[in-house]
Amino acid sequence: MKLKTAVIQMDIAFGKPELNYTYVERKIREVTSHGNLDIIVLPELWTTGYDLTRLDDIADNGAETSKGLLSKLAKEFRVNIIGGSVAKKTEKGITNTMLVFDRDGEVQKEYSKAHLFRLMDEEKYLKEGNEDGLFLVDGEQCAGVICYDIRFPEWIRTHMIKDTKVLFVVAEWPKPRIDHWKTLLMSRAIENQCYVVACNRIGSDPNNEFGGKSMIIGPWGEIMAEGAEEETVLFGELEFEEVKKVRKTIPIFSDRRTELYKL
Ligand SMILES: O=C(O)CCC(=O)C(=O)O
Repeated sequence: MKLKTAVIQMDIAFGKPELNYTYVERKIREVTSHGNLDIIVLPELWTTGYDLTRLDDIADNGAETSKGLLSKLAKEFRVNIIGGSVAKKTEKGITNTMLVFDRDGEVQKEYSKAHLFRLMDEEKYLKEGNEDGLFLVDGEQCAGVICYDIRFPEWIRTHMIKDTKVLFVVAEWPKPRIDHWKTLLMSRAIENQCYVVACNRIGSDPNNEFGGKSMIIGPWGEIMAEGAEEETVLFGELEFEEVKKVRKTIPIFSDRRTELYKL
């Protein structure tokens, strides 16, 4: 089974959810018009950007508005949507939450960023998540994490030991550390022998410039598609059989010596 995937690398209007909703809807209509797509991926915090000090006003209550839009589009185009993440207002605080939809427009997963990024003050405004990012796409095991989460290989591995075939990463990764982004994504793909489908934003906000370079990486570590620093859509086909082949050639999962690993 091959899943045709589109990664929407976009700019985000700072603190202006309405503009971002309109843009994302237009973009999804545009990419789906190119032919049959199986998966669409959006970046981190695409409704608000990093306008953290105004989140009380602009975060999405229960993520309901974002869910309504993405569910409608997933159903209309019969496509799975890894809906980046949005600032979700809950009774306990605001979370940075990934929304995943299946082809019927049903929510398959809500994953809240587990590792908050202090360098960008996330811990002052957001509540961290405590649940895993595992979900199924068309019946296959996948996982999703958010930005800074990729610096924690043990967190990613926790997901990968479940025979997970694809790691989706959504991000607003700043340009000054874009080399780390690329190296970390490549490493996560090679060490876990999985596809890595990573969506970063471009553009800037009052505090940061973002680096783009969204990527689709194969389970052998090969770069299948890579964005530049401009608005673009990356396309790639994910083939689960490839993951099985690589894992058979170098069987790292069964060669692990967990009795030696003291974490
Ligand atoms: O780890 C990094 O360098 C970037 C992380 C980040 O920007 C984030 O998690 O929002």
